[in-house]
Amino acid sequence: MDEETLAQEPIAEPAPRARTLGPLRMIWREAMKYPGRMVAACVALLVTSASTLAIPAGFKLIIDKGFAQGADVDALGRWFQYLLLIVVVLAIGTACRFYFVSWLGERVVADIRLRVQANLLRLPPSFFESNSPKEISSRMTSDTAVIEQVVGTTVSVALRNVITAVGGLAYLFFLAPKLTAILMVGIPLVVGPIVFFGRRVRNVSRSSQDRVAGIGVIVAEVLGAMKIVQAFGQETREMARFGERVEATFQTALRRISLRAVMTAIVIFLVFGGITMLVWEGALGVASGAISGGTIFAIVITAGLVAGAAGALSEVYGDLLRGAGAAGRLNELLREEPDIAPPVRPTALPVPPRGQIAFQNVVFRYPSRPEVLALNDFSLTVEPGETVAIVGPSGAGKSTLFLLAQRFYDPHGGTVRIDGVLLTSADPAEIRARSALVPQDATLFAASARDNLRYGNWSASDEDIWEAARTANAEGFLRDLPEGLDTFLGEDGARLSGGQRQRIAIARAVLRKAPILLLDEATSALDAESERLVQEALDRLMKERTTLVIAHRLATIRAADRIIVMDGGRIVEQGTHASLSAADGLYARLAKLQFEGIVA
Ligand SMILES: Nc1ncnc2c1ncn2[C@@H]1O[C@H](COP(=O)(O)OP(=O)(O)OP(=O)(O)O)[C@@H](O)[C@H]1O
Repeated sequence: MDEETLAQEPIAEPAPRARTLGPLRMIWREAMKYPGRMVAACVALLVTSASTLAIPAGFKLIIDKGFAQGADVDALGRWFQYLLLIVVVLAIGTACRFYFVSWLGERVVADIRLRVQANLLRLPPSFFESNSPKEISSRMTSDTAVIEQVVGTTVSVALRNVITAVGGLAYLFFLAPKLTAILMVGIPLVVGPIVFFGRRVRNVSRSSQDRVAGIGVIVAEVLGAMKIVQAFGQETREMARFGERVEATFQTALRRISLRAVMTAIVIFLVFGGITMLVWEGALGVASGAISGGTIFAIVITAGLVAGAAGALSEVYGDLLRGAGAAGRLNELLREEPDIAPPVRPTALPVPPRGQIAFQNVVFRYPSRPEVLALNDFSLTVEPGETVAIVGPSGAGKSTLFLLAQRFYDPHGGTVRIDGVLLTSADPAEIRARSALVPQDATLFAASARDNLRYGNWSASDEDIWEAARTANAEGFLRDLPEGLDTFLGEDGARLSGGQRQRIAIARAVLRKAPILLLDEATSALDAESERLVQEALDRLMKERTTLVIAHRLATIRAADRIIVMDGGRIVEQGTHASLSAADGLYARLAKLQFEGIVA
């Protein structure tokens, strides 16, 4: 056993340990889906362990029979061939074991990732309110990496070392029962301190890593705020603050170095001291003729193997618990059931669609904020082809209407119907196919312009896409993209302006060909030209569709058939721009604030 291996760094982001190994059952079930590979891995494991143990036996033969004057040269050749054969079997077996065990590890992780993602895609938005996407994505990467480690390494290490330890001890007893009895006491004395120091060193290395990360944080902060630091003349103070961190990191590193220095001495002393004692004891046996030289050699090698196995096994349990922790967290994601599920026998929505949407006495509270009535006895029927503009102060419940119309939540009281069908008795996928959403901020995926546009309708041809782009006033800038529809959009792919992104969202909605349009107008100000292009596109889009629009633009409000004014989850006023402005109520106040200067 070498101290380098003992002081290995831990996995980057260790998952919390579980208290029991129970959650590992899930990994077992996953791995058992590949029985052929499991058998192959186990056979390879047995073969390699057995051939490892056969090596000392081979040496024993060679030393006893071969390293003597006048040895039988033919027999010597056979023994060496036997030893070489073992080495070949060990080499091939090890390669097979590595291949099959790693294959299982990677496959199990791939399957778990696929299943988790498939389940996440079924879950409603409420789930992601209480479970941050960042946290979930770390489970998908670091937790699965831990599982990969468990299946691909830990379990194999465990089984291999159990076989080696048990087989090795049996062989030792067979060779020299008395000496083995002494070894049984001696091995823990050697392995125990090594394992203990190994853990200490590892803990210190971890805190040393943390400190290095701390240095990175300060550097990033100071470099990012360089102008402020210099403008306020804080260079000396920043240098002092940085200096403290660097020195603290050095001190931690020093502790690690000292511990490792001590540990190296202990390891060398214990391992070689142990071997020396063993050989000494053996030499006495050889002198008295009780034992052969080859036997001593075999005992030393086997004892080394057993000690190594014991050391490795002492590490395994912690790793398994960590794996169980990771499996438990992933299992939670796998078992999570959506609150909104399709009914067993969903009612089909009428075909062809009419596009009517009706809220009746709807009462709704968000599960995470049960004290607030987001919708309070809300009733509204939007007739096919009608455009209803919704206005109201922030928090009035406007966006909530959209979420309920798409059945992302079910109301606590009252009903929501599309074309007369209760949403709770219909399939959410069918409900969502009836509406096209234009959100405030167009989400662009890291994909081509083409795929971004046809996100809601993958069968759309390029012709359909260009037609939608024309309707959305997006043709011009799309044609100007360096590689046309193949241009990669997304984070930094092509820098699109706010207005262009909105027009992409509109084109996407056009391609969706849905009878109901849910439009959340962007509040961010666009320049006049952009505003005109977006407005034109929206006007075309709203035509012939039932439209529910959270309105921020006066033009949209004027074009609406009806305006409803919401406050505190209910409708407080209804009418047209003219009638509501004259009424001098909430609408008139909002209009004055929001559209001041434009209204006139
Ligand atoms: N995901 C959520 N979890 C808990 N409470 C929420 C959630 N979303 C909205 N709410 C609350 O529900 C009420 C209605 O919110 P909603 O988003 O529908 O208002 P809004 O009129 O669309 O506001 P804004 O114009 O600011 O978007 C508010 O009190 C809000 O704080």
